[in-house]
Amino acid sequence: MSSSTLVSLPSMEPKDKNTPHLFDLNKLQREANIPTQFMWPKEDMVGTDGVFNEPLIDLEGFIKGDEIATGKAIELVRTACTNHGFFQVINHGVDADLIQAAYREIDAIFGMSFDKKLSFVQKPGTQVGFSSAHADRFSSSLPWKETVSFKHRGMNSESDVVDYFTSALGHDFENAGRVYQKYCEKMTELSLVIMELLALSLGVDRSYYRNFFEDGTSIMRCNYYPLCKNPGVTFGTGPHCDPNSITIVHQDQVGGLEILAGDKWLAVPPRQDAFAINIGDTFTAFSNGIYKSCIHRAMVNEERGRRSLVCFVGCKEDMVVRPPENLAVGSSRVYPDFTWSSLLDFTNNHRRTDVQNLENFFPWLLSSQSKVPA
Ligand SMILES: C=C1C[C@]23C[C@H]1CC[C@H]2[C@]1(C)CCC[C@@](C)(C(=O)O)[C@H]1[C@@H]3C(=O)O
Ligand SMILES: O=C(O)CCC(=O)C(=O)O
Ligand SMILES: [Fe+2]
Repeated sequence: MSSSTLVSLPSMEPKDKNTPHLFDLNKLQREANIPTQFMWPKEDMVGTDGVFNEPLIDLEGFIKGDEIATGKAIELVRTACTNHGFFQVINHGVDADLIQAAYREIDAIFGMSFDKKLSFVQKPGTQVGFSSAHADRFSSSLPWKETVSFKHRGMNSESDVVDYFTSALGHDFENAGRVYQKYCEKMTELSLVIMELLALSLGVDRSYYRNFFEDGTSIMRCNYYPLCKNPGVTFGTGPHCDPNSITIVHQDQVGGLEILAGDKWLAVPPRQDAFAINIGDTFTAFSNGIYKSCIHRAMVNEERGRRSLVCFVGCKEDMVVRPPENLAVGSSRVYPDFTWSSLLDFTNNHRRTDVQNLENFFPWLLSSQSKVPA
């Protein structure tokens, strides 16, 4: 990777409480020039080098227990995760109608008036609600996007998403809540399948990782990237690694997701039948550094708005993240023990997520632990 692909973002910037930063992107998208707060440093605006065209991983045979299909899936996953941390799955068991319903609800949500969106705005330090460009948290290099995020607490949560939608957005959005409840449940099921595949690909007991995720907490996010008249100066989401374990992304037909493979930025062509899977920082630690946390970004589009459905799969918040013994023989641990809740606290409250989360997190963790009285 050339040094220009690495972005060095400022840490959390305290906002000037008197300055309103309420960007209504639906209005701004009609203007010829975007506000300077959205402009990223020139050295970060590295162009696209090619197209991601690695084989899709067909999960059908693996789910059914077919040995040959399993062997093939394991090989593909191992190669992808050791090289760049990204792969795509098809025949994943998530109904196409459910995915389409989720997009219909995205349209309804982002089609609301700006005032209505602000009525359930994401509060600092929380991971739920509406955010416009995260402008309440950061003051420069803003992403050209609106997001709505909510939490889902794994297998045993009956109606957490429906409850969130009805309480935050009102009863008109009960159906949206039901659609996303189902969608999140499917994401949990799929994440458990992928955890088994990741375990087998690392030569680890099949259920080792799964156990951390059965009642883990995931953050589900609906992204809307309005069209942007200055696509060469900003990002929908700038280059970063996801801090959680794995991320399951569905992008609409517009396209814009790109991953860094070696030193090349590769565009991932949208496929309605596929989910894109990113390895995140926590899984890198779970694999003792063997699997790469995927560096990726989302581009904006000059002609069309873009939508994506992103499930940031997290393990149980207070379980200690530790690789299995056979991946860390003797004293060869690459990272110290930590919990997902401490990494979440770090990314939410101490340093903006970028491509170097773990490098920045561990010194912070160790210094904060040394401050705790014995
Ligand atoms: C814990 C999280 C922080 C972010 C949302 C989840 C997982 C990924 C993070 C993020 C998407 C990485 C890119 C930058 C970010 C600020 C964003 O553009 O949304 C990040 C999220 C966040 O801090 O809200
Ligand atoms: O919109 C996308 O395709 C990806 C967004 C992303 O990487 C993120 O929200 O973390
Ligand atoms: Fe991401």
